[in-house]
Amino acid sequence: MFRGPAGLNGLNILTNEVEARAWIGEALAPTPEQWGRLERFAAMLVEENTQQNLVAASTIPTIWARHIADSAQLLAFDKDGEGLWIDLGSGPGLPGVVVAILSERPMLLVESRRRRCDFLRAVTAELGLAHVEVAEARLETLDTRAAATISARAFAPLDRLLDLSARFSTESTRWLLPKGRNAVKELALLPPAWQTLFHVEQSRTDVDSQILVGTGRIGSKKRGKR
Ligand SMILES: C[S@@+](CC[C@H](N)C(=O)[O-])C[C@H]1O[C@@H](n2cnc3c(N)ncnc32)[C@H](O)[C@@H]1O
Repeated sequence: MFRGPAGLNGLNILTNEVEARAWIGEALAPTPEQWGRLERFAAMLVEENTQQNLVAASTIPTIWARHIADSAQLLAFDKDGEGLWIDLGSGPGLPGVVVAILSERPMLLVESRRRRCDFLRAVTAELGLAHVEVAEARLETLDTRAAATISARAFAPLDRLLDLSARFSTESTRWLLPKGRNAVKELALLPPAWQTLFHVEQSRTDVDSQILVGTGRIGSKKRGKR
């Protein structure tokens, strides 16, 4: 069914809205209620994007491929996960809100900008996502909590992202970090003890993009220890 170009490991890339929706249906089998919430979230995002700059306007015509499926694909790397999922720099809820629609995982959306948090609160209220908490704060000021999963899309360079979020990680934390074209380069710049936690997965939505998937605790960089 999916005829897009082949990426890493021969994985076919989703190239249009029809394929993006079909892949979500096939891989994640949303219930009718979840489909409805995805549709409503997409509509709210399009509407709010006329009020504040949430996603590039050029990506709106392909919102299902570029944002909804791009976010949803992270769940496929954490199928059996449970416990707190923290989404760093969530912006309009990408990937956090999409994941929260498709799973029961308790979700903490960390976002420092008030208007974006207003949107996140409006979305979670409208969609009835009681398992989602919005933290309107800079990550640096947030109380430490153990995260079962940490995601971050377009949040910060990898080294800084890990520095800022290390204290939320445990030996079993799952890291899901879409990193675009620079995934391999950014990984190579990490201290060796951190590099070993990660491997590279092909993004379903962009032949040139990759996702860093990892498991484990990020320890002190200075001591070079895990
Ligand atoms: C480029 S946007 C990406 C948003 C979303 N993850 C996406 O992929 O569309 C980065 C977001 O991180 C937020 N942010 C940046 N630094 C932050 C920090 N230290 N703590 C919390 N949020 C932060 C910004 O306000 C912004 O909404």
